[in-house]
Amino acid sequence: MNSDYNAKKPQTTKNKSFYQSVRHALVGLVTGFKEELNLQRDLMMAALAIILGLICRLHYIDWLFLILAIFIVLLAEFWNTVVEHFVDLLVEHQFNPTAKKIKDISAASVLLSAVLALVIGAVVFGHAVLTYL
Ligand SMILES: Nc1ncnc2c1ncn2[C@@H]1O[C@H](COP(=O)(O)OP(=O)(O)OP(=O)(O)O)[C@@H](O)[C@H]1O
Repeated sequence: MNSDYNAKKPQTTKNKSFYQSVRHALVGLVTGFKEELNLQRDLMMAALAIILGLICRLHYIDWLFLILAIFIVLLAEFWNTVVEHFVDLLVEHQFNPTAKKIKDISAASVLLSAVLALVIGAVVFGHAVLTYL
């Protein structure tokens, strides 16, 4: 899938079909998980939470909150990656105070999503443990 970035005739026009749009989105998904350590770490944490959820036999409402938290963290991380690449494209790794501000604020959105996931995890698994006792 990565070969898309080195294709002989690179596409710079709009996607012409739904299939093409989905294929490029999947290339982005694979590239993100392949190249971003933070996304790999998030995926591992998500897998851990899902395994723990299966062990605790969570209620379906708890599953909804857990899956929502996982997707919010992944979305924030994907967008943070987009922002980082976009800023690097613009300033070409030269120090720039506005670039710093943009990247730091973007990283703050990931931090906020992680705090939300921690709170949701604590409530969901805390409730499961209390019910078991
Ligand atoms: N061009 C730049 N100008 C000024 N500061 C920068 C620039 N590039 C990066 N920084 C600073 O370095 C930090 C880390 O940079 P960057 O976000 O590219 O790396 P990262 O390790 O991928 O970050 P993260 O851990 O959030 O994924 C930024 O939050 C910002 O404070």
